[in-house]
Amino acid sequence: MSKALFPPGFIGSLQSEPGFDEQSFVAAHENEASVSIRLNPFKPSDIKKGAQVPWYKEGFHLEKRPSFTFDPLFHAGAYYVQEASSMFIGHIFNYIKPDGEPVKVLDLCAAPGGKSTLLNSLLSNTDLLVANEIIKTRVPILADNLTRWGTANSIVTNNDPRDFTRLKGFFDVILVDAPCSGSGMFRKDAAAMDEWSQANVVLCHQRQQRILADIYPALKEDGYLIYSTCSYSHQENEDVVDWLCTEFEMESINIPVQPDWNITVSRSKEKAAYGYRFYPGKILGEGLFAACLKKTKDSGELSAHKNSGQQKLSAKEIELVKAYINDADNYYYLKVADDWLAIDKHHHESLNILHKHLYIKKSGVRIGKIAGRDLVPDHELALSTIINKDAVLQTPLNYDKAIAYLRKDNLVLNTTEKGWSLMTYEGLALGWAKLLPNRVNNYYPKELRILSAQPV
Ligand SMILES: C[S@@+](CC[C@H](N)C(=O)[O-])C[C@H]1O[C@@H](n2cnc3c(N)ncnc32)[C@H](O)[C@@H]1O
Repeated sequence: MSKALFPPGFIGSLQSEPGFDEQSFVAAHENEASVSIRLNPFKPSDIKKGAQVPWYKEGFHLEKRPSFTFDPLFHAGAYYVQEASSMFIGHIFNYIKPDGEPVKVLDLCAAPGGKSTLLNSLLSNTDLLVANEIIKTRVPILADNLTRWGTANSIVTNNDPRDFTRLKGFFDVILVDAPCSGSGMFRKDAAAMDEWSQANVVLCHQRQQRILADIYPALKEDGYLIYSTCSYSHQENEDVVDWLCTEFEMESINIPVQPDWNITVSRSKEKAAYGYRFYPGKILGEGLFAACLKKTKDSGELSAHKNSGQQKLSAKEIELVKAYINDADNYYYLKVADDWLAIDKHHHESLNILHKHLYIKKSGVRIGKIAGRDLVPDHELALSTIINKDAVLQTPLNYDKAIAYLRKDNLVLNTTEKGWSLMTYEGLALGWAKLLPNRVNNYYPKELRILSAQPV
């Protein structure tokens, strides 16, 4: 892309930004965005990977963009396609996460779920991730990506940041990956260029302040706020961090970075708060700004909550459901409408509290419905890391059969088994099918099926 193709005033606006180098930046925009993936630590596989992302050990660059749609391992949740700069949020989290103590983490602006699956990878079962998305139509993709990731310690909500204000001091870590003017995504999304203007930068700055002011009370004293944008404009970055340090009880955290990573470390004008800038041309990845702050004063306590009481659940049904779960006693089971869900038992109380204030769209893993004496298993159970694989049939598929399954085509399988079976590819589950005496019913969810033609 030549300099002239950037939005009017854009390159000029960057001249005074810390670490900006016009020549390497413009040259980098003549190439396509780099491609990288981040592996799911809970679903090991034999994926071919390229060079490691310097700041995140599970991140790998790929030489060219394969067709992810036609890779069954992608649908199985073995990896997430994420540009490399974003993985720096994982580096920050690794640095601030207290050793051993369970943490509650909120990803406030979460869809489609890149940073939620990143944070989830760094959590253990006793830690909780709440992934929130304000826009209703963007919630399903967030939920689907967390379903693919497979863990039973996350909750998806669909709320405005102001709805979290009442959850005083609830979270140990909050990530605000804020909506922004999007200049860091110009290589990935040409439409972002048409929308860029200095006036929009100002509007974004104001919206970012609103979001942060709304969410601030929900952070615990000594808790951490990670703030990020994919904009290069200081108004959306260092100025926002300065405002946070001025208006709120927050102090900047210096995150260690290696000089050869080529990340630009910036300091804000008023408070010299640390910021981390990623410029294509200097690093292999897209544009990103990130900062980390610690809250130094309490905002008051969450008012005491009466426990909403245990649901009356049939012991017989619980036993049936538990048979499908590994280490079944580690989970709390609940029934929502006719669906059975399992969430790590440490999060039972949190779930009750969140339920009072937020619209919960997904909690833990949906196991399925009970029909008579059988379980009709849910797709979430198939993709989960908590399923007891010994309790179910498994049908390994070769590549062509796996693609046919993911297309929701009729499958012809050479098997005499009968009943619900996991369809697997290279050891990882893709979903369910029901094996009948003379046919196979393909239960891959219709809304997830592959619709496009296979590239030749
Ligand atoms: C940069 S994107 C998030 C990307 C995501 N964190 C990831 O890594 O996949 C910003 C998100 O903020 C949401 N958003 C837009 N306006 C918002 C608002 N006023 N408050 C909170 N979130 C908002 C958008 O819908 C979008 O999903």
